[in-house]
Amino acid sequence: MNIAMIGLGKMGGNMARRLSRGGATVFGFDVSADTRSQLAQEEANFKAFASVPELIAALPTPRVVWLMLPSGAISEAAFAEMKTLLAPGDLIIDGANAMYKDSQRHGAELTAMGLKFVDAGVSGGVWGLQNGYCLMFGGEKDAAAMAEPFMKILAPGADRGWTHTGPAGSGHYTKMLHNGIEYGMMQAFAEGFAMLKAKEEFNLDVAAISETWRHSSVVRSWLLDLVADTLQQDTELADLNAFVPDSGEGRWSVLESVELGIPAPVMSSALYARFASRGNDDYAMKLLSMMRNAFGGHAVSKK
Ligand SMILES: O=C(CO)[C@H](O)[C@H](O)COP(=O)(O)O
Repeated sequence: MNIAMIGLGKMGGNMARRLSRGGATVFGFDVSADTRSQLAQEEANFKAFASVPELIAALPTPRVVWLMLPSGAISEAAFAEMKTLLAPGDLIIDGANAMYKDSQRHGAELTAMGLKFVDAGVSGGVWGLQNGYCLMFGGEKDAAAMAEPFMKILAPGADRGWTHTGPAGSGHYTKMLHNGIEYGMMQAFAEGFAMLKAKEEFNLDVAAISETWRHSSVVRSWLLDLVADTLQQDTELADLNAFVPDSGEGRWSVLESVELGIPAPVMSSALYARFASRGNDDYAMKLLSMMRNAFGGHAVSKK
């Protein structure tokens, strides 16, 4: 079983490790020569290549190529290169957190060329190597069947933690909403623990509470496990800035809710909380403060 892994970062690198430990021969490329050679030293079934054309020339046909790159321009460039290097019957799996409409487009373009395409949503983060990855993938039946043996190695078990969701685009659509749900759950934990911590009257031990909730509580979950681990180390979080980036899937979930006309107040307020964390509501809040002052003479806090 042979597979190419293009992009050996936090996700792609560990997926290459899990695939090679699971019996696949992994042909790997990353822009970082150090990353490539480290993997080649660590993994017996991993072959490193200094360029994508060299890798594709060495990969037995029909080829299976997994792209694990940032979505957007970098992934688009990789698709363009693959179109020049691959032959009919070869399969591209895109594991990026890509916009599902881009994946529908890729599916149509590649199918027209006789290539196969699978869009794979991958969850599991840095723990995936150890615990397996949760996989939701779209694509035509023959493409999905070609991808399946590799999904079974990557998943937590051959019979669980993966599903073929439907046609091209449906894997990334499913992953988008998985991450939209993730935003809401994270925001709820963050708000709840902020209020527990703020109640000076009770001087609550948030680390102990998070640990307690892990056992049989209705809100027990992996995210809560991560909260408990964090608070065990440090309840104050004084070294951190209250600044939370986002990579796209939360925004796309909210845009989709507008397109569908399905209210998604939890996902949207979780997304807006991240925007606010970057100071993006500062101007609005200053203007609001001035209006309050103008109509009621209320005090304005000045720098
Ligand atoms: O896919 C993931 C987990 O399932 C990513 O870790 C997650 O998408 C990070 O997204 P964001 O930067 O928007 O918080």
